[in-house]
Amino acid sequence: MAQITLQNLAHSYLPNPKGEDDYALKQLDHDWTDGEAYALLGGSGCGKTTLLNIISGLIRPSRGRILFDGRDVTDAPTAQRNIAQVFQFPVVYDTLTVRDNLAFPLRNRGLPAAQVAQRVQAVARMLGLEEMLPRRARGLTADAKQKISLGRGMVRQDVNAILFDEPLTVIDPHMKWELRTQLKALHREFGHTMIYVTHDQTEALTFASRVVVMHEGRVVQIGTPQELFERPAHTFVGYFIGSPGMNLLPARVEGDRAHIDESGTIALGRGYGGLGGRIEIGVRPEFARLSAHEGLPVVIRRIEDVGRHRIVRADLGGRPINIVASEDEPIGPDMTRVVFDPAHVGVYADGWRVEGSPR
Ligand SMILES: Nc1ncnc2c1ncn2[C@@H]1O[C@H](COP(=O)(O)OP(=O)(O)OP(=O)(O)O)[C@@H](O)[C@H]1O
Repeated sequence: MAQITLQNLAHSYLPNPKGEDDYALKQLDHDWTDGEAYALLGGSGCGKTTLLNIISGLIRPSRGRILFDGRDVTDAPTAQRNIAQVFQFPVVYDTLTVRDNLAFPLRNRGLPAAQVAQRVQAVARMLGLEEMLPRRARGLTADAKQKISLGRGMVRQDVNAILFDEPLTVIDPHMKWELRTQLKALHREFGHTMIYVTHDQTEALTFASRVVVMHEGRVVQIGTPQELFERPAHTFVGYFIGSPGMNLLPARVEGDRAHIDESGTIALGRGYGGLGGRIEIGVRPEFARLSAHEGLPVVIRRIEDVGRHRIVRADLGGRPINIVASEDEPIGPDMTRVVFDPAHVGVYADGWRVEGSPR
C-alpha cells in the first residue's frame, strides 16, 4: 500500500486550456493517507472519473505530479502503478470457476499455490462466495459476478491502492447495503488504501472514513461524514449531503447577528467582521425547530412522516425551508415560528464557509 500524493494537479481535455473553466479538474493538492477508505462523491460530470483515471494512470494530467510513497509516477503507465480496479460492470472470465477467477490476479504474480488458496478462501468468505467457488462464472447473476469482481479487486495484498468506480451500479437495491457492509469489513480486515467513486451520499457515508466531495471540477471538502454534516465547508456540501440538505438563506451579517430579509434577526454562535461577496446563512433541518413564541415567522406547507422523524416543509419569507421534527412532538396551528440553534448556523460568503471568531 502507498501514500498517494497529488501535487499542483489539474486536468483539461482541451489541448490549449485558457481560463479555469477549461479545466475538468481544477487545481488540487492532496495526500491520500495510506490504508484509509475514501469516497469520491459528487454529481454527474463533476470530475470524479477524471481524478480516478489520473490516479490509475489512464489519463496523464495536464498539470502537476502524482507520487506513490514519494516516487513520481506521473508518467508511469497503469500496469506499473500496481493498483487494483473495480468498475461499474463485472469483469469476470465466464469459462473459469469462481475460485479461478478470484485466484487469477495472484497466480498472475506467481504466488505459491498454498497462499493463493488461503487468500481466495478468505476473500470468498468475506463476500459470501464460498459455496459458489467450484461453479463456473457463466450463468451467475449480475450481483454474483460483481461480487467476484470486487473479490478480484481485493484479493492481492501488495497493491498500492484499490480504486472502485461506482461498483454497486448493477447490484440489486436490497443487496447494496449488504455489499457496502462487506466492503467496509474487508477494509477493516485487510487495510488497503481504497478510493471509491460514487454519486450516492449513502454509499459514500457508510463506506468511507473520509469523503472527498467534488463540485464542478473542484474538491470542495475532504472530511469525515460527521465533519461534512456538522461543518460543511461549501454550500454545495450542505445541500448535497443530508436528507433533506442544509437550508440556505440570503442574509446580512453584522457581528454575531444575521438579518434575514424582512423575516427578522437571528443570533449566531460566532462573530463575523468584514464579510464580502454574496452572504448566506446555512442551517441543517436537524438544527431548526418549530416554536409558538420565538424565532422567525414561517408558514407550514406540508408535514412528511419519514419513519424515524418528520420533515416539516415550510415557507420563510417566501423561501422554502425544511425542519426536522421528532415523531412525538405535537405540531399544532400555534407553531408559526422557527428557531435555529446558533451553534449550528454557518455563514457562507460566495458559497464558502467563513470561520467566525468566538463571541
Ligand atoms: N474524454 C473526454 N473528453 C472531453 N471531455 C471530457 C472527457 N471525459 C470527461 N470529460 C468532461 O470532463 C468533465 C468531468 O467528467 P467526469 O467523467 O470526470 O465526471 P464524473 O464526475 O465522473 O461524472 P459521471 O458521474 O457522470 O461519470 C465533464 O464535463 C465531462 O464532460
